Amino acid sequence: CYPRAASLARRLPASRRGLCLRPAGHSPRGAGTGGRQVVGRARAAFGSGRCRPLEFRMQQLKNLERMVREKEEEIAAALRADLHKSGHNAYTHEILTVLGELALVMEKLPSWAAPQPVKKNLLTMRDEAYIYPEPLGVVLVIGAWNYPFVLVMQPLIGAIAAGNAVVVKPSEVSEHMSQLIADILPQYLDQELYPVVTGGVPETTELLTQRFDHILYTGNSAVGKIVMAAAAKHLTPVTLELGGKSPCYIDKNCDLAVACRRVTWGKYVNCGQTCLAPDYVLCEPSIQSQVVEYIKANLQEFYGEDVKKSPDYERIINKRHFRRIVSLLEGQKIAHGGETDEASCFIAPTVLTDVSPESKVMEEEIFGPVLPILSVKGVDEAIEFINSREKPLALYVFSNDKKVIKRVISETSSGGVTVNDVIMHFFLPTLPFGGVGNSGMGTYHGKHSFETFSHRRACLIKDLKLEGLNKFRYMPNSQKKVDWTKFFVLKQFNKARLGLIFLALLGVLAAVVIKNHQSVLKRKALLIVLAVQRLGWLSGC
Ligand SMILES: NC(=O)c1ccc[n+]([C@@H]2O[C@H](COP(=O)([O-])OP(=O)(O)OC[C@H]3O[C@@H](n4cnc5c(N)ncnc54)[C@H](O)[C@@H]3O)[C@@H](O)[C@H]2O)c1
Ligand SMILES: CC(C)=CCC/C(C)=C/CC/C(C)=C/C=O
Repeated sequence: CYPRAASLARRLPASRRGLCLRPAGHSPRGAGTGGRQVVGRARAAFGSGRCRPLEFRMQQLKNLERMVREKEEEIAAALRADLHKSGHNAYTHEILTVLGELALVMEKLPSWAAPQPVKKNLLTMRDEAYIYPEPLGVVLVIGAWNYPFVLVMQPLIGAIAAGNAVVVKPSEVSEHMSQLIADILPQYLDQELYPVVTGGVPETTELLTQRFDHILYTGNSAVGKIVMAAAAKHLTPVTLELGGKSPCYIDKNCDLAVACRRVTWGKYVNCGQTCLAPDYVLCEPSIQSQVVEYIKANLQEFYGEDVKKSPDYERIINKRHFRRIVSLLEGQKIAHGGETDEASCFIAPTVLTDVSPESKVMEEEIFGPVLPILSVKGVDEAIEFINSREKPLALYVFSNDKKVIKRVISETSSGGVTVNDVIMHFFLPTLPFGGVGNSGMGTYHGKHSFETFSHRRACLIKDLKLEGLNKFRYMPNSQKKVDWTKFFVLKQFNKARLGLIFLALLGVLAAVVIKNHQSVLKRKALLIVLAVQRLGWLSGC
């Protein structure tokens, strides 16, 4: 939409402009051109076992880090061409997020990937029991256009870390970034394990007919349903990172100046095209005009007198979205902004007041620089309003009153919450990032990504000794055996009992040493100890 992006696109050779369902780095005459071949090749590469060792995963992540650092300028150029993003914004909004995730994952991966011992019970106290995180297989990552680098790279990092092969499908809507990813990823990563597929709906549709072991999709809820239906045919689990209308309640008991500054940032960053942007504000009528005045002042401070000239203000991704957002302004009371320019996909930061809950702008996610303010009588009505709609991806509440905060959190539901700020929960990787209900399912970021792309395999390692202890579970059954089973199954560890067991085990050890491997005696000693314990348990000690 942005003229410079269009001219850049025109300058691309036809082969690079065209959409293609083949892995980047492979000739179309190579092993195949369809989704089946791409996935088949990735599956064969996964089957070779080479992406399982930790050293391999770490090396690929290091290569990815090198790619981000070496291709910083190209990444920024693609973001400028797709979204009119400034170099500074490209760095802080996208490149830094990816570098931060890479640094965290590379530091923590050895501990995440290690087998995790688990608590044992009486039945298994002699055994080894642990959870072994293993890769799922071939994963599909489908990205969205609004943060086109982060939304592909962040899931990719988690999927590589977990040891998977990954088919990467960037959004065709951010065409420059899509092509850049297809060009540079194969220069740094194993080409068979991590193919990039470019293309639009037909290519994604074909890709979705293939069997994957997990799909992480980012985008709108309507397509989320298509992805989930396609995945269901193969019983493929999905993570759906969707959107929705994230509400922002501003309580009158709060520092309005600070609250509005934070809301202004989160609403208009990336020209409102942020999944976590506060979609609308709920507040009491008595503070509405103050909210508007503060937002106006902040906009002037952030973007200057003429926002069109600000290097930090992005543009709407394309004419389709431009027209969609402009249509939401019809019949609304514009308290600020409202200027538009279709040729450059410019929509000024806009504030709407006294918005009706039934209006069009309140029907769908805005995903643009338009902020409706709706009146509520107080926190009760705000909660009621939020609960009358689909569960959002994020929820924001600004208040000095801890009771108000507690009520909003406990009486509503959303993917995530940030209190007295917006968006920032996205940047704490220890928090799982994802939606709930209509805003999605599953989570990622940091260790949560690793877990999403891993199977937590239950491992119990026994030996073939002390078979006599298993008598109670073999047929023929009897009341005595039932009692023993009851004892083994229902018995819970507590500190006192643990002490008793420890003493008993010491006794067994002593018996073993004394009788020097007389296995019959050893078994009897253990049975005596267990019987003593059982007596203790039955008597409640
Ligand atoms: N939860 C999150 O992390 C997150 C992040 C960014 C965006 N979003 C949400 O995404 C939405 C905006 O993204 P979008 O949907 O416009 O992105 P989009 O148009 O880029 O679509 C996303 C992907 O889906 C594919 N796709 C589109 N139609 C398809 C179809 N019919 N069948 C199969 N695949 C298809 C596209 O090729 C693309 O790769 C907003 O709702 C936003 O809130 C969510
Ligand atoms: C914290 C700083 C300096 C910048 C944040 C930029 C930002 C709003 C990123 C959004 C992340 C993201 C992928 C949102 C999804 O749509």
